[in-house]
Amino acid sequence: MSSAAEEASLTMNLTNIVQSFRYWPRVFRLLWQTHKPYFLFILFFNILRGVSPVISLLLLTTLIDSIGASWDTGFQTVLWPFIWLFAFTALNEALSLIQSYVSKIFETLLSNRITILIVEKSISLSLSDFENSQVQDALKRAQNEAGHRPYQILQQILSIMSATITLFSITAVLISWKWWAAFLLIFFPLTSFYSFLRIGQQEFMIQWNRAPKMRTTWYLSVLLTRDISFKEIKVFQLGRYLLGKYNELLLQFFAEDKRMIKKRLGAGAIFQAAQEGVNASMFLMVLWSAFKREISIGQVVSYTQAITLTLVSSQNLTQGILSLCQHNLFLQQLFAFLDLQSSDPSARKIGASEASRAANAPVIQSVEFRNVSFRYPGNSHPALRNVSFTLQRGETLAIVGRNGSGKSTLMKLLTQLYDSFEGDILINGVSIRDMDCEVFRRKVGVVFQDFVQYEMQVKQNIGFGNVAKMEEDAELWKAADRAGIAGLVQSMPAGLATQLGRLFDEGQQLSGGQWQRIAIARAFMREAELYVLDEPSSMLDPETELQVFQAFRELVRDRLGIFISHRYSAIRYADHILMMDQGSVVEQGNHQQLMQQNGMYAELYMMQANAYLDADQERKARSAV
Ligand SMILES: Nc1ncnc2c1ncn2[C@@H]1O[C@H](COP(=O)(O)OP(=O)(O)OP(=O)(O)O)[C@@H](O)[C@H]1O
Repeated sequence: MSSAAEEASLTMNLTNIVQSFRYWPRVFRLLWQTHKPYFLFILFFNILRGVSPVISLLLLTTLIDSIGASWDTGFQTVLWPFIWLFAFTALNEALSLIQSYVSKIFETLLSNRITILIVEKSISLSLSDFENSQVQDALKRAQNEAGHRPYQILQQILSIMSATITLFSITAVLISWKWWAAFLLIFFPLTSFYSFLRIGQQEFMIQWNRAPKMRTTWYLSVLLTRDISFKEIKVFQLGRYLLGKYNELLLQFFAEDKRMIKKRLGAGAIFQAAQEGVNASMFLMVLWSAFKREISIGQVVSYTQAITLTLVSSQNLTQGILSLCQHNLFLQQLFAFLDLQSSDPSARKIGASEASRAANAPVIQSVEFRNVSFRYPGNSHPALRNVSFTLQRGETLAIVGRNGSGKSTLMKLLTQLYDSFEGDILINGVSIRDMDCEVFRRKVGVVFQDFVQYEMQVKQNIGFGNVAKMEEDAELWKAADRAGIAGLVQSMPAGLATQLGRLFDEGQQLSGGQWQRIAIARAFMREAELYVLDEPSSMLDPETELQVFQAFRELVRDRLGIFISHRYSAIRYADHILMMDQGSVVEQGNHQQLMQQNGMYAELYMMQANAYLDADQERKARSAV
């Protein structure tokens, strides 16, 4: 939807108000599914709460009128109405205590349920959805506001329900006195409807437009409070600058909120004053009727309370309907996010059961890229152009090229993080688009360039490569050994149970290279058929790098291995090398073939080799002096 069309759909005009009620069946399903007994309980007590004011009023009138009668019949005439009135009040109090307990619990359950729905939706999205700032705004809106709205809708409906019951029952008392007074008191608060509708609309639009800025404040606060950015912020002395930006946004939000609070208060004061005027005039009329002996003292109490109750209930009703309209708009944000169509290929499942899907998947024998081109959403230039190559089982492929030449993109397409490429990727000759994505992914072990440092135990950091075997220590040690970190883990205070990172208690912080080896162990934990490693040795010392590549070669002996690297010392041993430049494969072959071609590969290889040779000659010259 375009942003103008989206904004038009968010205006609180009559059509949109009516349309916004289309979500109600879903809201009620959500409430019902959260906890059926609590939901029914809350409904029942709100009906009771609606009729309780009129019962109290009737009991009070009986009590007051019984005072006169008691002068002839004795004090017991007053006693029973008195007992009934206070027993009913006590019952009411007790029920409202129970109700507030049930409501709180129900609200927590509902909020948990909505949070889980939002997170479930988030993990079902594709990477390109996730990288879309509009999707991120929609997520922020859903998280920010919409989470608690369904409960507020319930509250609002219940208070409308009880206000309506009160209004109708109390109006019956007033109609017996003056019907037109009842009519005036019911409809007077409605005069404020339009002004408050506009204010509600403005408040909503402020919140709606705020989502991108809210994400900026969230990001700034992460930068200012997390250890990943702390060192740079300290040394570049960025704290004040970032805090200033953060504060600027908070002040903007504050100014907007303050303006709206003032507006609401101003409109409220005008209508309140007018309402007090109506209230006072009605009171005066009741007193006048009493003065002319048209009504009893009990009726004076009854009518004056009925006037106040009618006005308050009618006002609650008006405000309740207004709030509902506003909640509906926010609710639209929740369902808009939950209804997002995910373009994630993992939704593509072939076969009936999980087991049959896995069993029917053949072992990966070959990977072929056939004229693959790809452009990131929103980018004008393609990241890959007509890439073609084939890799057979038992072979390793190294991808090399300058920064931004498309190496990581190629990996992301192979692991099905993006689906919208041209050409085809074939696994055993079958298009990847026709394959069961989840089953395929289970056959792949991967290390991303920006791998995750899980602030969890070593066991989880490695075991996430194969969750099914996370409890099998022997498997974890095997993976750690392959990645050359078994010795390091053994030396840790709690071995595999050692907490990593600094975020939680007793966390053990690792060096960049050690974290990278943990990520490699995670990939090696999986008995994959295809290993894909993106710059797995960028932070490793030469000795460890050699060890890791030896383990890698050993591991992929009868599987397929693809790795990206800028280290030509590692690349030269690959069976097949792709040289990439500006999204295209400009050279391919093995090391000898590419050196013979004397093209870009040979140039970059020699550049790196010469740097070492120069350093070596310098060292020799120095030692000769
Ligand atoms: N998520 C993304 N969204 C949009 N454009 C992207 C994204 N990731 C990469 N690009 C663009 O795609 C091109 C190729 O990037 P890619 O990460 O594949 O390069 P690379 O060869 O792996 O680089 P490096 O050696 O620096 O890791 C670059 O121009 C980059 O700006």
